[in-house]
Amino acid sequence: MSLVKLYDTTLRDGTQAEDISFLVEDKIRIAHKLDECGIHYIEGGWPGSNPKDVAFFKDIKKEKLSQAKIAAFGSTRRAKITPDKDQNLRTLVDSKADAATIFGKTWDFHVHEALRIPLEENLELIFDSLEFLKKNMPEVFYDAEHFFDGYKSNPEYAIKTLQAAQQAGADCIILCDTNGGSMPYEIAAIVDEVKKHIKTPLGIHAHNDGECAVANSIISVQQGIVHVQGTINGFGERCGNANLCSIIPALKVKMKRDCISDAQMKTLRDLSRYVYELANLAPNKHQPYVGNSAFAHKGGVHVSAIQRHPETYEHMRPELVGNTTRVLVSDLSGRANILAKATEFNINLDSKDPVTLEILEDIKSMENRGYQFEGAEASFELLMKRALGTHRKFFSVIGFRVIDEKRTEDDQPISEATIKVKVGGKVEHTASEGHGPVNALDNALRKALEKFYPKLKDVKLHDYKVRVLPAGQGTASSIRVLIESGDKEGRWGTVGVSSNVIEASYQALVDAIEFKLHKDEETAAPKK
Ligand SMILES: CC(=O)SCCNC(=O)CCNC(=O)[C@H](O)C(C)(C)COP(=O)(O)OP(=O)(O)OC[C@H]1O[C@@H](n2cnc3c(N)ncnc32)[C@H](O)[C@@H]1OP(=O)(O)O
Ligand SMILES: CC(=O)C(=O)O
Repeated sequence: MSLVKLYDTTLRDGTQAEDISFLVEDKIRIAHKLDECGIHYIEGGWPGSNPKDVAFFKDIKKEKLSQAKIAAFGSTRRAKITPDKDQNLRTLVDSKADAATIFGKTWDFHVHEALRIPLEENLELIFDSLEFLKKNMPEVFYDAEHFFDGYKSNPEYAIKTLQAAQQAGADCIILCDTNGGSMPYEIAAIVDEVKKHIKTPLGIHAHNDGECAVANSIISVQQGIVHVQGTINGFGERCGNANLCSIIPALKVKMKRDCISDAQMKTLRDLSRYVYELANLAPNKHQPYVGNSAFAHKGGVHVSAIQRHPETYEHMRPELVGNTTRVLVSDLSGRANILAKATEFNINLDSKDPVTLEILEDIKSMENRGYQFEGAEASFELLMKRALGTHRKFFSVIGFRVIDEKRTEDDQPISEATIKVKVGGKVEHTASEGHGPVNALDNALRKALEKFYPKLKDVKLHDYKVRVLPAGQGTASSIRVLIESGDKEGRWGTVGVSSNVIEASYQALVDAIEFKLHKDEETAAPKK
């Protein structure tokens, strides 16, 4: 079977998504990652659109890519002008990219309404724009915009537009589901029809408005398409483009089609997170294949079974895309979840040990009060240690006081916390200010303890989330605080629950510090 060529448009169509914009430097960094991952073509932008995209094509020339080709994007020429005079086509040639991709109109409705020219004239636009580019660029792709809607409206005309592109010598004709509303069964039938008229290699560019972009891309490959366009994480105009992070494993693992190497596919999760990071967006944890939850098991029945054989509840091995199996602990847990978690923390538990059942009951009762241990695995580890009697008390808090004061109507409020702690018989009393009462308490607690445990200076508070729990049995007007802390080696989550937000925050802060102290002690003296 022939190689399926992957064409990434994260840097062009991806940036047409609301909230997504990349600096030129970001685009260059992403291009390197895409190249390392084995993506064959990287569409860097539309040089006729803005100076940033022009700069990208200039700067990428100075970079050494191992295999990827760079494509510049644009449209067919404007009406009433020859291609050599068309500014947009000239900028494509000036970009000195390895390939040019232009979109043109397929749908008669668009020719009438958007271009406002006769149907015949649009065929000339397509033909002579591509003919001009073929003479001036190493490789030329034609994106048949709105192909599927155009075909549904006027199949004869839609095919004529593709024939114009074929005649002009396009190296690949890409059928676009621009409005993203086509269904897989329509795509399959229409691609079959196109193959009767067009011999040029075909590609697919699918949008996700009907949530079928990945399915539409996959079915196109099954129908003989050899070039797939998409973006990392499915970023793109409106609801996004076909997600390459899902298409690649589907092609390789499910369809046994060659596109990138096994080693390159193992970098997919990292690539996904890298692009989220540069887009300044939190990764979608529920994203298929590469998300944190993609192979996370919560139900007790699931956990018990995956430990006997992972395929019972996993559609493929997560390691193939650089992901891992995770076990979550919640009130849906059974003993298998607790045992799996214990193994993760190097704690020896026996399923028949009464301590296992005790931990399970504790968790269920705490969850009923509003605790949640997903995302608070450090608090969970401390809970296990307490049940096993291996928890060490590094300090105790004798008491604290938090004051919030607003002196005049125009002043910002001032928060101050005082705290008294006891460490090995010594009492330390400190005060600290902060941006808000929780920050003041965090500062005061750490200030008091750093004298005894200097490594606490490395701890940073990365995230703080407060959730007012829905009133209900056992949780009426409770507040749950989730804190993410970190040091140079890693990050950990802790949780606190109370009807008082300061108390809930205090519990999570104390757990965060205790976890750090336990972790450092265990690293200094690893278990034999
Ligand atoms: C399906 C897609 O995703 S295509 C990519 C869409 N992406 C973008 O539009 C982002 C980048 N775009 C831009 O920066 C600007 O739109 C530009 C610079 C390209 C053009 O800007 P402007 O000249 O101001 O035109 P505008 O944005 O209003 O677009 C409408 C014009 O494009 C023309 N046009 C639209 N599609 C095509 C086409 N396939 N071939 C030729 N001309 C086209 C229209 O006829 C209209 O021309 P007119 O104003 O002379 O009647
Ligand atoms: C070309 C393109 O981006 C589209 O048709 O959606």
